[in-house]
Amino acid sequence: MVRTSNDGKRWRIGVIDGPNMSFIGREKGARHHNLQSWDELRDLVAATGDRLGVEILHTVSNYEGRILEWIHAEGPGLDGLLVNPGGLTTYGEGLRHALEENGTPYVEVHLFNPVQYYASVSPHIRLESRLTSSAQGVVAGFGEHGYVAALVGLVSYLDGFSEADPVEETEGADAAGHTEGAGHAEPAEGAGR
Ligand SMILES: O=C1C[C@@](O)(C(=O)O)C[C@@H](O)[C@@H]1O
Repeated sequence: MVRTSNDGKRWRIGVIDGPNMSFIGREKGARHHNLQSWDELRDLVAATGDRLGVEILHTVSNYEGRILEWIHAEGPGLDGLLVNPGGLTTYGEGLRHALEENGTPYVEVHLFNPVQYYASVSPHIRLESRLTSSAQGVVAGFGEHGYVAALVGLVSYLDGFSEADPVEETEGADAAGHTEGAGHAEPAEGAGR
């Protein structure tokens, strides 16, 4: 199956793996995945992209500046992103900034659950991810399977938008399709939307 955006092109999904992700499979200590190498992860993501019918552009780097330059160069041509910030998770303000300014929805992905991990290694300092506040969603704790889950979620999300029925304008309806007295409740004044 080939999934397409409204203009008939396949969704183009960027996948970014940040610092230390290239070392995967060689690290000591608790492992939250079954990968022998980053190449295995790249192949898994590529195979999932093929099955979903989307185009994948996957990059890995231990250098923050290189990742930012990749976003500046490739970001405008992408429909969505998966981002595992790796070692940039807790201080990657430049990464968050670049992703937010690029404006493409992204899913933050982690092999393990960083909230659980940070609570155990750093109980007195509240560590948290810089990316979560502007991510469309977060998948963490499922090892390499999280990349599969994130891709399925992101592509379904993009599909949902391209397949959304346009609101038909009927006589007496406003641009959003609402008719006066048709029962839709306006939020109370001052209520957030
Ligand atoms: O480098 C990593 C890997 C990680 O992003 C993960 O995939 O689980 C989680 C981060 O906290 C850590 O710094």
